[in-house]
Amino acid sequence: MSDLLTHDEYKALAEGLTPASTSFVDGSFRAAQSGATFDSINPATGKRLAKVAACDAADVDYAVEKARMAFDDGRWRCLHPSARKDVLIKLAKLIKRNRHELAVMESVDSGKPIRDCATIDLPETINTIIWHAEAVDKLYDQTAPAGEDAMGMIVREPIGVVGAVLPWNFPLLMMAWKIAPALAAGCSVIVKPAEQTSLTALRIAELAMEAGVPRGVLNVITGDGPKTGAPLGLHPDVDMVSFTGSTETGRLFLKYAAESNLKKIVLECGGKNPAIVMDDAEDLDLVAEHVVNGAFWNMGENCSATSRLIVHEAIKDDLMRHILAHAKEWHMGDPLDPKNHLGCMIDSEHFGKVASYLDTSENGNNIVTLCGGKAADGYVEPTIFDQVTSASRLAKEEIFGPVLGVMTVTSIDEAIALANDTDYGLAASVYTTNVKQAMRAARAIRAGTVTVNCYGEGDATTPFGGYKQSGFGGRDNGIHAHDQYCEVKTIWIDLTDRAASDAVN
Ligand SMILES: NC(=O)C1=CN([C@@H]2O[C@H](COP(=O)(O)OP(=O)(O)OC[C@H]3O[C@@H](n4cnc5c(N)ncnc54)[C@H](O)[C@@H]3O)[C@@H](O)[C@H]2O)C=CC1
Ligand code: BAL
Repeated sequence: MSDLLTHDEYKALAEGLTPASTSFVDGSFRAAQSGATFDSINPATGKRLAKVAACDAADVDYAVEKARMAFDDGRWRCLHPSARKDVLIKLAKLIKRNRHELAVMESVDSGKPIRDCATIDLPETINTIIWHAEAVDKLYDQTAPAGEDAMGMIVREPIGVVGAVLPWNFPLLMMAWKIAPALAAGCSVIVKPAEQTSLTALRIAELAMEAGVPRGVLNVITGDGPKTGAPLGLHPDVDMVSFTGSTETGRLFLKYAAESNLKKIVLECGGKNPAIVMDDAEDLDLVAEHVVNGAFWNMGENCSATSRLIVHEAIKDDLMRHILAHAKEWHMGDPLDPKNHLGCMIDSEHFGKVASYLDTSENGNNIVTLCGGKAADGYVEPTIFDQVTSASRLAKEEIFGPVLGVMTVTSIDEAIALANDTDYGLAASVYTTNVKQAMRAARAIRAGTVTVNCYGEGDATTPFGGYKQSGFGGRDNGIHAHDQYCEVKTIWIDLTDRAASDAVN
């Protein structure tokens, strides 16, 4: 049964929103110490949703102090894992109970279509929290191979105070990807949402308190990158930062760690993801549907968006006919109207960046626009360019908009070489009915996720992250994510029977 409400119901919910707008630290909402604020804008209407606290280094210091206190006194990390599980399951239930409000808040804050917020972002956020909660009381540590006279234990311990620096494209879901494993492991967390999308993070922190997460364990500090994100990255008492965003900013976090306390850094950065369709692929209509979804879902504001179609020349015309038919089904407009598949770009700066890729004079001489190609008032038409060459910026740069570039090949080796001809390595898909060819491609493509005859990122059970400049230091999701919020400790115990060995001597 669909969980969608009507357009009018969503509009009424949006009118009634009263979002929190200050940081949330140690269980309380707090204005920035400087009193500074910035506007949170609904990108679809240009209207201000809230004046949000612009936190700076003083606010970061306060949040870290409180998070450290909560970690050190053990109010969360020393609970039995099943007790942490119960609280996190309660949080998931509260999110579910408040899902319509959260979906609307997410949509108006980001321009994302409500149909995705309600049917993908919210359910996936809830699933992620439940999955990590359910996992945590089923994990065993290890003992090392040892003789009778010693025991070696290899135990996981929560890493400590974690900074979670979030992007604006999936504000709720990326928050869940970070906080669910970190909280399940027993860490204290300071979330720094993207400045464009602070509102749902603050609501989740409030619901977490209601669920029983002790104060100081989940904190949210709002503000921009340089004033709020940088002091968090540079703070000597933060043990780890888990970041999702641009490769450029990810690089800065490695620098912050080197300049401060060598905190652990996990980065999930950009992508330039290929879909390879070979001449033996079956059901080209279904393949076309996947390619269109992969390219245009979330307006292409997705690190794993399909942005390069690498197609065998023998089936290209047929596939493109199906692709163009599916592309027509993607309606663009008011994000709160559940009929619409595409909302608007996150802000005017990003709109300008994406629109610049539609300028065909910039993209090489032979480029052909197969559909779309126009941008106005914050909205970018779903666009497909043919005859893209590997030297073109369309083939090289992460666009983060609904723009797909098509390249033609005559063999799987050529396709694999093109797929790997990028600084990124996040996701890829391969469509072929030849198992050997599929497996060879899946192994040869240097990407964190390769899907065969399907597309997507997987779910809470499987690790997600990138090779090359798409990632660093770890993975979101799956039990790998839990492990990365833990230190591994070795404990040796001497079991020698001294009395017996003295007697022998
Ligand atoms: N991998 C992904 O999922 C994402 C990739 N991007 C890519 O990045 C491009 C630019 O988008 P932005 O919003 O500017 O991404 P960004 O990487 O600058 O922002 C992500 C987070 O980092 C923080 N941040 C920014 N500058 C910082 C600094 N100097 N120190 C510490 N923290 C800082 C931001 O406040 C935000 O919370 C997009 O066009 C897209 O290509 C953007 C968002 C998500
Ligand atoms: N697709 C989820 C990860 C991201 O785009 O940020």
